[in-house]
Amino acid sequence: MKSDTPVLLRHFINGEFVSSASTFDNICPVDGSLIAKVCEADQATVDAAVTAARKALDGPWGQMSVPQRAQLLHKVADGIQARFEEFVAAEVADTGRPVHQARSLDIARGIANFRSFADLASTANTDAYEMPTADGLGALNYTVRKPVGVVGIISPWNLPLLLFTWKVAPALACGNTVIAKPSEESPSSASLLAEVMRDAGVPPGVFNLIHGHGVNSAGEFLTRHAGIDALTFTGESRTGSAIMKAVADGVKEVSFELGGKNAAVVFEDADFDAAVAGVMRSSFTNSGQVCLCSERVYVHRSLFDKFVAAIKQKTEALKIDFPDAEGVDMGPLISHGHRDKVLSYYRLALEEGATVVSGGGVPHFGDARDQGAYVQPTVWTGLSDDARCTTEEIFGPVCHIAPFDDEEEIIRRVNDSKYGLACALWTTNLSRAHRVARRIHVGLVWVNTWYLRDLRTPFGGVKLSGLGREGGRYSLDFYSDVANICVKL
Ligand SMILES: NC(=O)c1ccc[n+]([C@@H]2O[C@H](COP(=O)([O-])OP(=O)(O)OC[C@H]3O[C@@H](n4cnc5c(N)ncnc54)[C@H](O)[C@@H]3O)[C@@H](O)[C@H]2O)c1
Ligand SMILES: N/C(=C\C=C\C=O)C(=O)O
Repeated sequence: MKSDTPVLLRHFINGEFVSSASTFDNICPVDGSLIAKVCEADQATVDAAVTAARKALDGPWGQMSVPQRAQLLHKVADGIQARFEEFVAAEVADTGRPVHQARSLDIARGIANFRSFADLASTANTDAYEMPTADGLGALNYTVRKPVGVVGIISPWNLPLLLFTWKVAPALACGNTVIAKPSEESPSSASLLAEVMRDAGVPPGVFNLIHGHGVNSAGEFLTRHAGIDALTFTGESRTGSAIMKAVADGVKEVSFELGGKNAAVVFEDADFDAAVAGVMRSSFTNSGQVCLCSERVYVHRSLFDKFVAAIKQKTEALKIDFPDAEGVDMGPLISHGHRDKVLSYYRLALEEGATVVSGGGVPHFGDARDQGAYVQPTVWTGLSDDARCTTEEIFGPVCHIAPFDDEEEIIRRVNDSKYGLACALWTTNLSRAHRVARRIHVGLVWVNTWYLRDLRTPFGGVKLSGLGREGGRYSLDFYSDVANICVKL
């Protein structure tokens, strides 16, 4: 989308928008146009943000009661609601996603995240234990939750506002102050959120926003900063590993939501049409740029040919279009750089012996979209379980479909991965569903659905997919320190 005079996206530190000397371009992945210039935080900028966050802990924020904080978070949610279409426009400009997705998922969840953690903080209980003592008078133990302190937040570009607020909301609900860095690929909605925070009356220094890249930029300056007390990160597994090293000397607590190579399993007794529709969603939603997407699809041999034919037909019917086009199913990838990565796997798949059932290249539109970062949704068969395309996270609109014969075999094959984030099982035999679900080594299993979310549940992965859990009281456990107080009666 053309922008005559690109805006300048600035940092938000101590309640003020501040610039920095260097900037980088924010490019629209629909047509390659310049959306904005974005300030790049240097070490001094990050220092200033950490100082402001530390100071705010000792100010009115630190004295605020839980109900007062919760009320403020609801005001932030109200503020996002009041500027809903601006947030939609910001998210769509940065990512090229369908407008209907930005409305129904991204911005809606930004509001829900603030509301759910405001309510959770207000209603969460703590523990108490009465204990007998030798003198017969007993003692009372009770736990209290205290803020961790200054929390560093680093988020990815694939669901920008959703994943940014999924960390900011509980961190603030627990009484912390934050320095939050969105991805360099998707800075716009976070910048709008800073305005909403200011207008809602969040005290200066409580929420600080810094823009920039990772290595040798804002991200790394933040993770290495002695002044943060904890670091929460969502992004690639290898980045998580680098961040773990960066915080190790300070023994800082980390929460990691990382990569995945998730499986969908269609058993012979599945509702066929539901499974086809579900696998289409879990393969191509958000152009496959969701950590929960199914890049590995396993179908019982008895259904395999029919299932592949059905997926082929539906994939070729997907409407790949501008974000605001009527009935659009899929937009571009986030950037030309990411498109190059996905296309390198499209080429690799051929070298590894894939049969291309559908897609495998770049669509030609004959309009501005040819300057965007579009790729064809792609379906493969014929690859081995140990091919790079069936073991490495591609993070694009692609899935590989393989046949299987029995339950024991498929449990072994699904678990044979260095990742362990999510899995979707399609079967009408619910005994089988419960039996298999608990044997899949992941953090999240969906049965006869995909990406259905209750925000009270634990969210996270095992192995290279992450450390810790977010959601409900699991977030409270990360964003607060629990102390036990024992009183002799
Ligand atoms: N498990 C989950 O909940 C979840 C959710 C969304 C995305 N993801 C994963 O995120 C990845 C896609 O997102 P991405 O490309 O933005 O990931 P990424 O790791 O490249 O970047 C994520 C964020 O980390 C920053 N960063 C990069 N290197 C850094 C470093 N050395 N130190 C500090 N900060 C650094 C980036 O600037 C960005 O803000 C995929 O692997 C996807 O699976 C996981
Ligand atoms: N954390 C969540 C989604 C993660 C999506 C990954 O791309 C959520 O829905 O809360």
